[in-house]
Amino acid sequence: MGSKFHAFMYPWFGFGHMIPYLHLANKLAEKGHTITFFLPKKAHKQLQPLNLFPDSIVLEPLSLPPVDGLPFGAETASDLPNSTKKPIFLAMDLLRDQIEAKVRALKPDLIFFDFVHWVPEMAKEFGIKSVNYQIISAACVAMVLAPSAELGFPPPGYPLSKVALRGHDANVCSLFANSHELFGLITKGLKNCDVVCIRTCVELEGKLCGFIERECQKKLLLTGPMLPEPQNKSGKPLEDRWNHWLNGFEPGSVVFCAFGTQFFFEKDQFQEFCLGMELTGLPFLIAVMPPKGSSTVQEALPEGFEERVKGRGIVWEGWVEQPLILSHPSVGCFVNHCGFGSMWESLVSDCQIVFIPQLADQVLITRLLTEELQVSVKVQREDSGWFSKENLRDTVKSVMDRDSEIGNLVKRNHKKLKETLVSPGLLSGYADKFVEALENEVNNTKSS
Ligand SMILES: O=c1ccn([C@@H]2O[C@H](COP(=O)(O)OP(=O)(O)O[C@H]3O[C@H](CO)[C@@H](O)[C@H](O)[C@H]3O)[C@@H](O)[C@H]2O)c(=O)[nH]1
Repeated sequence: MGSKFHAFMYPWFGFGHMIPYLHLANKLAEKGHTITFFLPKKAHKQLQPLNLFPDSIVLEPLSLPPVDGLPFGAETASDLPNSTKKPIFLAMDLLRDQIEAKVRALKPDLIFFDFVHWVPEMAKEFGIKSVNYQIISAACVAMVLAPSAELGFPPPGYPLSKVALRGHDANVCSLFANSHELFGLITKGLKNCDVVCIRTCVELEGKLCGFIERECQKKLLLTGPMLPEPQNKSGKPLEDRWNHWLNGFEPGSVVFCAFGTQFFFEKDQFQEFCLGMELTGLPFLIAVMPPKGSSTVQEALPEGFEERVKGRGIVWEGWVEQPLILSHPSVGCFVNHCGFGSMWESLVSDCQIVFIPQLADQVLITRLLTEELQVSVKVQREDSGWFSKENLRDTVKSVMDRDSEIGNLVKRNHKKLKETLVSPGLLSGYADKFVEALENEVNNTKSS
């Protein structure tokens, strides 16, 4: 066992990033290490309940400086439309002086980051280790690193032939199609840092991890999925409101739908989605942010929809405890965007999985799960990127109908993969090995 270290964490200000970073902070704290966790002020309230070691993990709220394009009060990726997250990058860059002052004052041993490219340079100046912790899939990190990634083909050397961006993906893949800048930032961080780690495991993405190691020319550490321990989840039970409502349905009959914390539907696609869920005839709970141009979910619902689905369908605007909802026995299907957090949460659940990926990393990991591993299905889109209510209905029913061939196939494959992932010691083994490797890294630095 190595000596105790103090780590800083400065993740991208999106909940899908801050949440797994906080789960990792809990793992480190469990082993006696201390963490200073930088986050935007308004995320504090939401993340605080996930901090299981408040004596060891200090949540340090930061105020974002004003930058062009950052609306008043916007502090996280959830506050900005899909295509314009850039002001958050600019604001996080401008916090460098504040972070440096903290480094000077507190002298941490390590600093974890994902998108903020200057962290390795700053860490070197102060003689501390920079740890690039990517919480997106290895499938995506590998694609970012691969030279000459082109639409339609896996790049040269990329280990999986079915995991490529194809056809209409160009329309939904804002990350690949429009944000080469983000690619550049991630690559810079990966190449310049001291330690590269990813929130994945070889059981899911082994081949891709080997590829990344070769491209980065660095040893790659894996943390595993970094999910909260099943026995304590977020430390509290499912809200009465949802427990009570879900208890009113048969086991495995409810479809839960959620699309993470960064994505906003176009209004017409949102309405088509609601109508598709209505067409399934199944009970459903949709937790979603208001679509573009609407200030509430309520005002964007299709006409007469609420009346028609009363008693069996709810569209909810606001935060729900997703992992707890997924483990309720009445929930039998999870329709989601395949954000990497939701993907892990769906894999360790017993739900049938339906993906409607929206961003490039989500498209890639959907291909791995749907085409290579066949543990899930995906809603087909038209060339324009549009998906119809009929397609949504048919896809959901294809996994919910008892005698569906594809439904049974993905159920069997998912069950097998879940058994591997939750097998005794697998997840804790990843976390333990990871922490040990970091302890060695810090000890080597101290003794050199
Ligand atoms: O009402 C809510 C909404 C979200 N969550 C949680 O928030 C996290 C959301 O993470 P994720 O599923 O990864 O979605 P995003 O927030 O959309 O994820 C961003 O970050 C991901 C990496 O985790 C990327 O894969 C995605 O492309 C990017 O959009 C998950 O743990 C959810 O359980 C809740 O608990 N309740």
